[in-house]
Order: sequence, then structure tokens, then C-alpha cells
Amino acid sequence: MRERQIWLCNPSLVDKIFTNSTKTNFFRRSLSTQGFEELGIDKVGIAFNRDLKSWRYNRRILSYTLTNGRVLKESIKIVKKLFEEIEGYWITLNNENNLSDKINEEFIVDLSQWTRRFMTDLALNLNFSEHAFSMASYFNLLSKSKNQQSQEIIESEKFLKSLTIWVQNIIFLMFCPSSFIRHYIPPFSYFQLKFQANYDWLTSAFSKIIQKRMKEIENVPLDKIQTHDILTTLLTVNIDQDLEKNYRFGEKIRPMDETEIAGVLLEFFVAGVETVLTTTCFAIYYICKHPLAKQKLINEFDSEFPDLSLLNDKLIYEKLLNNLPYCDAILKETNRLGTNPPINPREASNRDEIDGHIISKGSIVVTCTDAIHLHKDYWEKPNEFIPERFLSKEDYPLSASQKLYTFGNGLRGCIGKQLALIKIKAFLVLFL
Ligand code: HEM
Repeated sequence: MRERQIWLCNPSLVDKIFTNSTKTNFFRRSLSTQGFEELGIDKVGIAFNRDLKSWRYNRRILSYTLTNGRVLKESIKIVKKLFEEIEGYWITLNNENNLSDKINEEFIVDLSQWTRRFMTDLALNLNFSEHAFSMASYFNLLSKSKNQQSQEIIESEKFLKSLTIWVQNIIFLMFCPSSFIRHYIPPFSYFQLKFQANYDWLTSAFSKIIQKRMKEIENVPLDKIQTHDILTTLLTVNIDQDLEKNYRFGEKIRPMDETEIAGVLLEFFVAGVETVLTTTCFAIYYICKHPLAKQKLINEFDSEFPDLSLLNDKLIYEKLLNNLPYCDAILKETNRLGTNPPINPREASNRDEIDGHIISKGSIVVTCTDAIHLHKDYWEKPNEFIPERFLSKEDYPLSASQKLYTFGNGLRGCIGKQLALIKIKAFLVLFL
């Protein structure tokens, strides 16, 4: 029998879900328990981790890694580099189009496709400095010159395809949690085998990358290490004194082992690519639909970044972080209207109550973020795109930020929020 489900669609009901207390009865995500156990991902990383002790250890390291200034600055550098690459492709495709017979036909950029590839290449570059070729491969597909795919592009495509199948695997496990059905009933058993083979291939590919990097940095002093990607930061976390300083107890933190690091990197591809690219695409959509908002945003970018080439990475980083209130408001409004993920399911580990209703142990409590963000009692003109609601408390008194759960909140709130916003804002600055 399926567990009872309780759906929360009003912000006044979700305090117990988004608490900071480790004593909460809603710590565990309600995803595919059996399926995640079979893959062993219920004990690594943080997103799917169901063990509080192990989650706490991982969360401590990851929050250090993903809010690390060096990693954030590195992400800006990569966005700039990849943007030059994407611009090059667009210029070439536009020129090809102009040379063709259909001179008056407009060259159309399918932004959702390009952004998907841009954000995937960005994630691969930032996670482990692997040059990724999903934009290059897409360009080859569109280009009339039909270049021969290089071996690097073919290899990269294989890797990217495997990552896509991995994300499908997680969705499959969520919608088909029963181990018996997945293993014995066709066509589920066919998919189960396919996903398992892909998972094995992917973890072995990750393992090779991690081992190679371990060797590269083995005897290099910390201050001489040149790469500031996420993998290197995870590998050096136990020797970086900053981490110790950040923690009251000052105890030495043990290094993550190879399996733990692979688990973390794998979950970043589930949690941190689709979300970022969806927000970017939705933001561009809303900006284009609202010319006034677009103009205000361009004015803000022009005043903060009159000439990008004159600013060093540190300054760009600080400005992206602190000096773009209108852009921040646009992204909040974008995420309010197009919340992704739209729901947040948790499992009650003990009997509890919400608003007088008994929640029995094992029940699934689903926070319906989407409905909360469009609730007419809390948002004026809830279906309209009004970034100003996040800027003016006088005009929009109900728009307190605590009613926005785009990144969740509390103990299990999104750990990649800062990184995600930096990536998206850097992309928008270059794009507009
Ligand atoms: C616009 C982009 C993003 C959105 C909207 C988003 C949204 C979310 C949400 C709603 C949660 C659940 C929070 C909760 O239960 O309270 C979450 C958790 C998480 N996110 Fe994000 N996320 C984004 C980007 C990222 C990025 C870039 C990364 C990593 C590189 C990331 C890594 C994670 C992880 C690891 C968790 C699990 C945290 C935990 O369980 O302790 N996210 N995110």
C-alpha cells in the first residue's frame, strides 16, 4: 500500500519542513528509497542522503566548496570563455546563412538548445576542468560545412549522453520505486538493465578522472595548485586551513574518499544543471516579453559593467554578487512564476502534526512550491511578471522573501544557490 501523501500549498504551513533544526521529523527527502539504496547513493553526497551523520559531514565540505570565492570566481572565468565560444558559433552560422541562397531568411538561435549545451559545458569545466564539447557538437550539427567530428567531440558526446541517461535514471527510480517491478517486469526490467550499465560506465569514468587528478596534485603544495575547480577543492579540503578556521570546533576534517567524491559530482549533475538552464531560459523569455524590464536591466548592466574587459575577475565577482538589485529581482520573479523544481517531497520520520492535522510516521509531505509562489493571498497579481515586487516594500508589502522557496530553505536548503546565481547573472551580463 502506498504511503499517505499530504500536499502543502500555503506558506503558513511549511515552517516545520524548512526548519534549521536537526531534530526535525522531515529531514529525509521522499524519493526512491529502494532504488537509491541499490545504487548506494542514499549514503553519499547530500541531495539523496538519508543518513544524518553522513549528510552533515558531506554538507560541511560542500558548503565550503560551493561558496568558496576561488570556485565562484573560476565559474565567472569559465562563463566568459564559453561565451566567446558560443558567440563564435553564432557568428559563423549567421555568415553561412547569409552566404546561402535564402539570403532574406533570418538566422534563428534556438536558445533553449544552446543554453542547455552551454550550462552542461560549464558544469563539466567547473566540476573537473574537463573541456566539454557539447556546444561544439551542436554547432557541427547545424553548420552547413559539416566538419568531421574530432575524436574529442565523439568522446565528449558519449560522456554527455551518459550523464543525460543518469538523470533519466534518477527520474525512473522516482517514478518506479518498486525493486520487484524494476527487476522482473518488462519493459521496466529492460530500462533497469540499461540504467545500471550506464551507471557502472559513468562511475568508472568519474573514477578515472578523480584518480588522475589525485596523482596530479599529490606532491604539489596547496599554494602552488593552479586549478580551482570543484574536484580539486574537494580533494584538498582537508589540507585547506580556511575550512578549519570557519568551524568553531577546529577539528581536522577527514578527506573524502573516491566513492564519496564521485557521488557528490554525480548529484551535482542532477541538481545543478537543469535547474540553472531552466532559470536562465525562463529569465530571457520574461525579459523579452517585458521590454520595460529589459531596458531597466540593460541600464543596470551598463552602469555596473561599462567595459567588461577593463574589470578584473575579482571586481566582476563582487559586482555580480552585490551590485545588481534589479537583476536579482528579475531572477526572483522568474523563479516565482516558473518554479523549478515545483515540488519538494519529504518523509515523516516520526508522527507529527501540521496545522492541527496528524501526520503519521512514514507519510509523504509534499511542499507544493509552485502553488505557494502563486498563492493569491500572498502575492499581488500573482500571475503577472513584476520584478519590482522584490524592490519596493511600500508598493508590495506582502512580498517578503521568506515566501519564496525557489531554493528551499533551512537545513536542506539548496547548497548551490550562490553558484547558480553567479553563473546565471554572468551569462545574462554577456548576453544582453
Ligand atoms: C537555479 C538553480 C537552482 C535551483 C532553483 C535549485 C533548487 C533547489 C531546491 C528547491 C533544493 C531543495 C531544497 C530544500 O529541500 O529545502 C535544492 C537542493 C540542492 N541543490 Fe539546488 N538548485 C539550483 C542550483 C543548484 C546548483 C548549481 C547546485 C550544485 C552545483 C545545486 C545543488 C543542490 C544540492 C546538492 C541540494 C541538496 C541539499 C541537501 O539536501 O542538503 N543546486 N536545490
